[in-house]
Amino acid sequence: MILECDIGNTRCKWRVVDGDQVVERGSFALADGFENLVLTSQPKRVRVASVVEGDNLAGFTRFCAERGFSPELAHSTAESAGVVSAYNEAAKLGVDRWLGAVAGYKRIQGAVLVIDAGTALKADLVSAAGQHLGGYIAPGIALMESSLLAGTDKVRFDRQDYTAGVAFGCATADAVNAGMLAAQVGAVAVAIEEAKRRIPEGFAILLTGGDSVSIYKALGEAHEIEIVPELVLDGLQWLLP
Ligand SMILES: Nc1ncnc2c1ncn2[C@@H]1O[C@H](COP(=O)(O)OP(=O)(O)OP(=O)(O)O)[C@@H](O)[C@H]1O
Ligand SMILES: CC(C)(CO)[C@@H](O)C(=O)NCCC(=O)O
Ligand SMILES: [K+]
Repeated sequence: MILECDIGNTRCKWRVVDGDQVVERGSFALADGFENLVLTSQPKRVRVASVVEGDNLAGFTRFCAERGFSPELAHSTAESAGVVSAYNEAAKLGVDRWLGAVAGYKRIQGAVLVIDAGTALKADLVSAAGQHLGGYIAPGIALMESSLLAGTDKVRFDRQDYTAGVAFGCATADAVNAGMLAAQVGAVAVAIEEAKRRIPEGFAILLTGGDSVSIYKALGEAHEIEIVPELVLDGLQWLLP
């Protein structure tokens, strides 16, 4: 059994796999600490994707030390499992993006646009031949929210579950929530247009990350999109076989 962790900038998503079976899974806010990762199974290996480092990984390091785990950390490389990085400095590409691109390409076995809507909104395009063609990094909903709060005096609001979608708001909270969602959906729509320009023959679109459902609903039915909640975790098997 293998414990797999996807440590993002705000949340940790984890699961324990036994072959292709998922034995258990969970997620928690990093701020709440790794004591929230309660295992009932007894994995022998630990595979990790982390976009945080240093002090922010101290809780994870302690978690592993207490259980005698020697975690294996995934890294972005120039080539993995048939996918070639677009970055000249391949190690600088966020490992979550690289795992998503590799897992997406393996899943589709063809051209794929991977959208990861987390703390940051990411897009990455891979051609049918496995060439990564680059992508986008933009603030996600949570970062838009904190920047609006930090940069204004009077934009005060409670975050909502986006049930109102992108309809114009008639009060601050409604206007902000719709506006933040519109910014995400707009970036995704432009990513799809840019991907069409690069790969006119077509490509699959995969959506992952904590805000994928809100974005999926607001995008409407113009695009055929598959939500794959654990795409980053799925990539670990290819980078750390
Ligand atoms: N149970 C939850 N608690 C908090 N946020 C949630 C929850 N479920 C979904 N979300 C949404 O998920 C977003 C975080 O997504 P995700 O976990 O993919 O981010 P992350 O991996 O920390 O970020 P990144 O990969 O960009 O560093 C939050 O902005 C929030 O809107
Ligand atoms: C963009 C984030 C923060 C999203 O998690 C991560 O992929 C990252 O730290 N990337 C490094 C910069 C880059 O990908 O070019
Ligand atoms: K992530």
